[in-house]
This record gives sequence, C-alpha cells and structure tokens, in this order.
Amino acid sequence: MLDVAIKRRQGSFDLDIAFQAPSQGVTALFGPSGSGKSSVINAIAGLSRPDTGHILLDGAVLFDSARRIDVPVEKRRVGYVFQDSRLFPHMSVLDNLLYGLRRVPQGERRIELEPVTKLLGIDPLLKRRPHTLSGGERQRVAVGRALLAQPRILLMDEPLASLDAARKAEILPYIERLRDELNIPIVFVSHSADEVVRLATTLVLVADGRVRATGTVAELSVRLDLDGAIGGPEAGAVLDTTVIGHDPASRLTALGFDGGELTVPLLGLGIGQSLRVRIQARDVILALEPPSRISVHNMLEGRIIELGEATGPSRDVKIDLGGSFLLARVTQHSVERLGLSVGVQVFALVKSVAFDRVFPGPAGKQIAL
Ligand SMILES: Nc1ncnc2c1ncn2[C@@H]1O[C@H](COP(=O)(O)OP(=O)(O)OP(=O)(O)O)[C@@H](O)[C@H]1O
Repeated sequence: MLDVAIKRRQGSFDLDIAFQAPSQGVTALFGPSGSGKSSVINAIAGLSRPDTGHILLDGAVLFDSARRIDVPVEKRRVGYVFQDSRLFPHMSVLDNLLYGLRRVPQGERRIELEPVTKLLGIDPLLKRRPHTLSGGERQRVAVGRALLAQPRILLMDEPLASLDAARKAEILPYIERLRDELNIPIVFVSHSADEVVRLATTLVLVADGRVRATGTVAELSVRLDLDGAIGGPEAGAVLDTTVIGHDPASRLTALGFDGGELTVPLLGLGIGQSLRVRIQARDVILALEPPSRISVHNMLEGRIIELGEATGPSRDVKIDLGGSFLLARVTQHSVERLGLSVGVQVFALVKSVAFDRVFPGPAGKQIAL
C-alpha cells in the first residue's frame, strides 16, 4: 500500500494531502491545473521535501519527518515519467533504455529488456535517436527506461499531456498493459476525466492542495456531492462488468455486474473478460412502471437513494441497483410529476453504453441501444 500524508508550504500555496492507495493498479491523482498533483508525486519521488508528514510504500519508509527519515531520490527506486519524455538526445533508444538497467545489480533485476520492449511495442525503434521518434514513441521509450531501472513504483506526471488525440489513443493501451501485466503500482497524474476513467483503479480527487475524495472510479463517478468533478456535464456511472455470454444469432453480448446485467451489441471479447463501461446520466430515462413495447434493450430495476441539487432545469438522481449505482439526469418537472424521491422504486432505461476500449469485433466506442 502507498500511504501519503504530507504538508508543504510552497510560496503562497499550501499543500496538505493525505491518502492511501493499494499497491496494485493505477492510482490517479485527478484535479484542475495548479491543484497540487505534481507537488505530490515530486514528494513521493523525493524531488521535493515536505515540511512534515510521512510517505510509506509497502511498509518501507521513504519519508517521515517525525523520525527524521528522508530517503534520497536515487535510493527510493522510483520510476518517473514526465510530460515531456526527457530522453538523452545523444543516445540511441537502446542506450536510453539500458541506462537505468545498468545501474541496478544483476541479482536485483526483475524486469528485463526484451519483455519491456515487447510490452511497449518499441522493438523496431531500438537503433533510432530520440529526435527521429514521434511524441507517442518517445513517451513509450521513456516508460521503458523508467521500468528498466527496476522501480518499486512508477510515477507518471501527465504522460499524455503533450500528445495529440491520435498519439494518446496509441499509447493508452500500453499503459493499460502495464497496469494489467506488471505488478508495479502506478501513480498517474491527470486532469483528463477520460484518461482517469479509463485507467484508474483508485482515484484521488485533488483541489486547492487538499484531497477532496478518494475511492474507486465506480464509487466516485456516482457521488452527487462532487459537483460533477468527474465528467461535468457528461457525468455518469462507471460500472465494472464481466462478459457473461454471447448470443450470435441476435448479435448481442451480455455483461454482468453487481446488481444487474446489460445487453450490448456483440463484442469480440471472451467470456469472463472484464470491461469497464460508462453510462452517462443523460442517457438514462426513469419510469415508475416497466414500459412495454419499447426499443430500449436495457431496463434496470432499482431504488432512488439520493437526489442532487437542481442545476438549471435538471437534476441528477442516484439509483441503487443492488450492489451498483446508476445516475439519471431528469428534469425538475419530471421529479415533481412522477414524485421521484428517496425510496421510490424505479425502472431505469439505458439508451446507450460507452466503452473506453476499442475492440476486435463490430463494436464502436459509443453504442446506442
Ligand atoms: N517550488 C515552488 N515554489 C513556489 N510555488 C510552487 C512551487 N512548486 C509549485 N508551486 C505552486 O504550487 C501549486 C501547485 O502546483 P502543482 O504543479 O503541484 O499543481 P498541478 O496540480 O500539478 O498543476 P498542473 O496540472 O498545472 O501541472 C501551484 O500554485 C504552483 O504555482
């Protein structure tokens, strides 16, 4: 587990951050520009020193002001990927990669060159110099160099920020593979909701130097008190689902999640594979009785547990599906007309489901049902 509780005054900015994150998966520090995200990972890396507090990684103390421990940067075994790749321009890709590896004694090497170049798809680039690479290729090499230094944790400070949409789309699957195939905790800084929804296991929402909320993406995506911090006008529930069946005759796939099932157009994924989906609040219609003879495939039964503040003419309604939650955006007029209030049983009709991955098979990114 990563355990961070630090305070630091920098100029007029006051950082006071505390969170814990599991050592598996990606912890995303998410918040607006200037909220203190980079300051947190600089402190974890040992590039800046907190005034007080502690930073522990799997029980090992990296910093503890009370015990006067401040492990120097080079001894922290932290991999750092910056916004700009910061490769050594005079070295080939291969030499950049080997730079970190050579500094680690043979016996301590768990991550070898070949699997890393394969994982990141950079085999064909090994002889090239950094200035001949695209931005996305450079970032993949920078990730490889950080990994080969055998880090206990990988810190990534907006590694996609300098890339255009096409380069981002190219590198995201590689970061997903790092998350899923390597057993190294990743702390990822981002101010893009799309990125964190796609990549994060744990989300730490940062604002004005403080932690506003910590939890899984699914938990925080349906929190009505966060004023749409994740997604804004496109707020919606994130559900972690599993592929439970295919019906090739009707060209449909069934996805199961805690509290229900969704039917989506046939996906080229194996049974049991996990799939994160997003259902935007504005794509959910509420009914008090199950309507008949309608085109919508997905109708989920649940109970209203919370109503958000009215924003303009509409309000977000949180529905407990029995293990998972959904948001529906309805008009204030509908709230009054249908008597929607806490405790009321409803049927949620889902108009479309968005996937954050592109699949083999016929599915697109956003699927209307
Ligand atoms: N060394 C420093 N001295 C004084 N102020 C600093 C220093 N480093 C950062 N700050 C200030 O601390 C605040 C937080 O900066 P930080 O870079 O951590 O934010 P961020 O959330 O990572 O922002 P961005 O997304 O723009 O990178 C900012 O107001 C910044 O100006």
